[in-house]
Formats: sequence, C-alpha cells, structure tokens
Amino acid sequence: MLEVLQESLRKAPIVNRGEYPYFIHPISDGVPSLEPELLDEIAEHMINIAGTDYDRIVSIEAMGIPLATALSLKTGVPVSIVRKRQYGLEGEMILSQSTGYSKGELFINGVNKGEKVLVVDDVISTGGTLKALLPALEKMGAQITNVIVVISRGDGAAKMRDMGYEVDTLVKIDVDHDGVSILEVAGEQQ
Ligand SMILES: O=P(O)(O)OC[C@H]1O[C@H](OP(=O)(O)OP(=O)(O)O)[C@H](O)[C@@H]1O
Ligand code: HPA
Repeated sequence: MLEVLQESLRKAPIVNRGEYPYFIHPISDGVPSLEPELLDEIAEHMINIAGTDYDRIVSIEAMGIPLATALSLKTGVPVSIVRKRQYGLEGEMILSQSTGYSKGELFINGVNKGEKVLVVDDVISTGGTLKALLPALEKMGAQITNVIVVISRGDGAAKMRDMGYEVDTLVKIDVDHDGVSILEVAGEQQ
C-alpha cells in the first residue's frame, strides 16, 4: 500500500530548522519533483477513506494545494484554500497558527454555512495548524466530514483526537537527523 509514498519518504533528505529536523519531500515541499504518480496514489487513497459526498475540499497553502487540486479533479468538488494573506472579503475568518518552526495568521474565505467539508493537508506535526483551523471551520458553520493528512510525525494527530477530531493519516513517520523511518502505513497491519 502507498508504495510510491513510502519509497519517496525513505529517501527524503533532512535539514535542520533550528533544533527541528525537517524532512524535505515532494508532498510537503514540492521539491525536488512532485510526480503525478505520487499525487494519484495519494488522491485515490484519500477517496477510499472519504468517498466523494462533500460540498467542498478545504486545505491550507502552500502544500495542501496540490493535494486539494488532485482531489478536486478526480471528484469534481470545488476547493477553498486557507491562505496566509488577508483578503478582507465579507465573512473572512482570521486565525493564528503555529507549527514546530513557524508562527503566523491564516485567513479562511469561501467556506459557506452548512457545507459538508473535507479537510486535507500534507503534514501534521505539532497539530498547531489543525488545532486552529478545525474549530474555526465549525464556527463558520461547516460540517467537517473527514480530516485526512498524508504524513504524520510527532503527536499532533493524537492531540487532535484528544480534542475530539479524528484525523486520518496515510503514513506515520519518525524523523531524526539521520533520516525518515516509516512507523505505520494506512491499511497495513504493523
Ligand atoms: O502540525 P503542525 O505543527 O501545524 O505542522 C503541519 C503544518 O506545517 C506545514 O505548513 P507550513 O506552515 O510549513 O507551510 P507550507 O505548507 O507552505 O510548507 C504543513 O503544510 C502543515 O500545514
Ligand atoms: N517537513 C516538511 N513539512 C513539515 C515538517 C517537516 O519536517 N514538519 C511540519 N511540516
């Protein structure tokens, strides 16, 4: 399962962002090369998890964009991207986000009250991004049908579960300064 994703993670280079060992991967960084075969494998797996019964796909710039786009092309469901810049549109929701190595604001536009929403993203690490985003979507009146993140590292997914949000992840990895090791793969017995 998810062989292309697993193989690409095993060879992901590591750089240090302060003390944070950061893996560089096509899905999380768009470099060195984001291949359609990898996007297709992931989008198909996400559809296996979430089906297609939702009104909108929501993801976060920047690296949620390729995933949301691939899903949208396969499902015909529109996309709204949560941005890091303000637009000032009516109903815009502003929230603060922090990850293991950055802090900032996110701006939600285009999500309508009562819509069924699939949330997808490339990575969950501390959970800081989803911890801010999911309650904000609910406050806007969206009904979150599924939350799917491709790569899980750290305890972010567990923290979201403690908050009452089930986050499906495709692979769980461990990262240290020597590289990436795969701990769990969705749909495979460990
Ligand atoms: O679980 P967390 O600690 O919140 O980390 C996960 C977030 O980190 C990355 O976003 P980043 O802000 O690096 O933006 P990018 O997508 O542009 O790389 C990634 O795309 C997730 O949104
Ligand atoms: N690599 C890429 N994206 C990330 C990481 C990482 O180590 N942590 C959170 N988002």
